[in-house]
Amino acid sequence: FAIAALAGCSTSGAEAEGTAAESPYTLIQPDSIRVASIGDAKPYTYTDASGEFTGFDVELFTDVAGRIGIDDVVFTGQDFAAILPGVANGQFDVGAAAIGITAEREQTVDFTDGYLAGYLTVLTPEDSGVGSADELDGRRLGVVQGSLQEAYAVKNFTETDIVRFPDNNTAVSGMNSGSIDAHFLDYEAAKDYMEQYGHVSAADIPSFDAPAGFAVAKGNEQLRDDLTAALHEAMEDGTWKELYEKWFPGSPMPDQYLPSAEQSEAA
Ligand SMILES: NC(=O)CC[C@H](NC[C@@]1(O)OC[C@@H](O)[C@@H](O)[C@@H]1O)C(=O)O
Repeated sequence: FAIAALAGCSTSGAEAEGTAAESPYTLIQPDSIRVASIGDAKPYTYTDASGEFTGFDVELFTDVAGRIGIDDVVFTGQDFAAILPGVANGQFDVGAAAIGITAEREQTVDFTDGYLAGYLTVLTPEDSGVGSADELDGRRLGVVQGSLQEAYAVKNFTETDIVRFPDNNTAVSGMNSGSIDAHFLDYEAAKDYMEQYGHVSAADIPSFDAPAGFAVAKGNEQLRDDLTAALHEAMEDGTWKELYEKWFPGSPMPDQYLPSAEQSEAA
């Protein structure tokens, strides 16, 4: 019986259609996109109570992937420092986690156009005595390994002990237990911890020259270009604005990602 069954088996039409040859993109699995992200950068990217990934970057990427015909998007949490290497070595198709586009990072991966420009924030307990970036001298400052905050702190806070963490949660729990005096992270994520613990901002440093982009492996130009085109569609039809207002209510809205009709002439 077994031999007859084997003889009868054949590749179903659907499987044949799903071969890599069909997809214009070099994906790990045709018709699905595997995304490396981080679980604790709320409201950019984070895992909610049911363990599902959600947030501004997650919903924007999922929308953009849908526009290029891929509805199966699988997010996996990584330490931030592992994201770009994971994309470069083909472990993931895309990196999405408020990742600022820099020339240095473009040596490792390619990026879509930017989709979010904002601030880097020094988060600190209200009674820490760190009232501004100048008062970081001699203090201990947390950064997420591999982040722009790490690079900025190394360059600018030369009298500060810089302590590297794999992610925001370990840094903030370190700060709450007094092992560091402040943590240096993205503005909207800082706001979330302020609401949770009553911490304050000692400094908000603009990072408009490194807007966040979606990272793809070098050589995957078609995927990168099509994601960029879909991103601009999402900006032009107001999807970007709707998601921004949903996830960053009350925050100043960068002008350059709005529908062109709504952009101020000055831009
Ligand atoms: N998820 C993270 O920890 C990312 C930290 C950090 N994000 C910086 C940034 O991309 O955040 C979103 C916007 O504010 C960008 O202007 C900013 O450069 C980085 O790219 O290194």
